[in-house]
Amino acid sequence: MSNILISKPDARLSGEVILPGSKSESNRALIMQALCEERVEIRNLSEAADTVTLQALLDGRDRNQVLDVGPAGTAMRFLTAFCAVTEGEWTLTGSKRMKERPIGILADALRQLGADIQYLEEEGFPPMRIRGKRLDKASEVRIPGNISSQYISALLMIAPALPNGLSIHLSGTIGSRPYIEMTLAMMGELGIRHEWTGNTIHVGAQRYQPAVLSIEPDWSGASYWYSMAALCEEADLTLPYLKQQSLQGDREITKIMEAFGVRTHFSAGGIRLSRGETAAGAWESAEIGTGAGETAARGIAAGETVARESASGEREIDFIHCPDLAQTVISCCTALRQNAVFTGLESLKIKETDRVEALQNELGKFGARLIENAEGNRWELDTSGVFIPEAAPVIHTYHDHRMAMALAPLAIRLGPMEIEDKEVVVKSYPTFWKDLDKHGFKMAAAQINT
Ligand SMILES: O=C(O)C1=C[C@@H](OP(=O)(O)O)[C@@H](O)[C@H](O)C1
Ligand SMILES: C=C(OP(=O)(O)O)C(=O)O
Repeated sequence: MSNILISKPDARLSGEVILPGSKSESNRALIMQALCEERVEIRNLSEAADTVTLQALLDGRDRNQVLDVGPAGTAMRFLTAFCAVTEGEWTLTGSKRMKERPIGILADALRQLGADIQYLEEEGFPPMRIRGKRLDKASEVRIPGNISSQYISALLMIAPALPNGLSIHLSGTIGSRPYIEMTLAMMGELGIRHEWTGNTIHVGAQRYQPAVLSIEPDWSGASYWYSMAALCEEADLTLPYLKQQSLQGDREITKIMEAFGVRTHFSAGGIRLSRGETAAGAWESAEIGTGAGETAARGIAAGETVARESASGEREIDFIHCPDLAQTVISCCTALRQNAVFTGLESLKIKETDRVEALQNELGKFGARLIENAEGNRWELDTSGVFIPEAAPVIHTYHDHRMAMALAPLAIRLGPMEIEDKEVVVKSYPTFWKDLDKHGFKMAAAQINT
């Protein structure tokens, strides 16, 4: 494990950033490609390690019965459903953390359909032994919508392959909804129809049709550049190929960051984001496209507002439908000394690490406090004590790519810092440090090896 010491001598950013393809879209594309009997071509597949792992496991599935997904949550959840309907006997396992990330809800739903799944260590958690078979015991399942949408996406993708199709009844609040919509939209690109009425999604038995799936760049990856722009005096960045009509809910970053002075201009070739003196020019010279306000109004969160100002003037941001933006935005608020209130962070506790606790620890090194209420459903960020540390603090990353990438932009305002385990970013954005280097960050290897 190697650490990296980063700093940013000036508060300006300009140029072009080529983002990796969306990890979420890529992992869906790979599963659907494997489920389609004819050829599905995938363009701009992500180089994210989670995607590389999933692709290697799917390609080698005739030879390897032990499928080790490492830290890839979507790969684990999607493969659980995929293996349950694919002939063979599989052992599905992953990293130490993966063995702590619950899978019981998905496994129970699959068992109701007739799947043969056994836990090899702890009940409800990987590793599992799965004997793939025809699932014809039932064609309906009930599943909570507020734990992880990945369970729902996993079931949806295999639904057309079930002899009687599948009706999924979602109970409780539905979280991460854009990811479910992304799954259905991509299935639609391969000819699969569905009906979503109230809390029930129905997919009839159908065959995936051959087509070309083009993967958009990763909006979660773009969020780090939004944060950097918000922290700079002046920024003018081009991020090619990002689309206004994206399948990714994390495009809500355009709206959240508008409040921090970052403007988004969409054009046919991608987006330009700007702040400071350049912002007005970029905005007014817009030839095609509209401002982020309009984008957000059409947002995937179906009219729900992610960010608003309360009557008392407090900024409130709800991450229920864009949980992967939480670390970026909360860290950015810290460096801007912007107090705020957050909701929708519940699912963060079962991701790569307990992300709420990780933020509390690491933002605490700059004097910020993220305070959870007694009910565990509302968090207040108090930035009144935020300071620039005298010596570069060591930022722990907890095997979580987003801790490294969300904290790195803070070097712009809060001075040099040492980020632990720089390789962690490969999970979704392998070229992250190279891109920072190209954009004026100074980086040195820190001499700590653990
Ligand atoms: O389906 C997906 O691609 C994802 C869904 C989200 O997880 P939850 O549904 O567990 O919130 C998100 O956090 C994750 O990074 C990717
Ligand atoms: C939660 C994430 O990924 P996963 O659940 O696929 O491990 C993420 O990339 O932020």
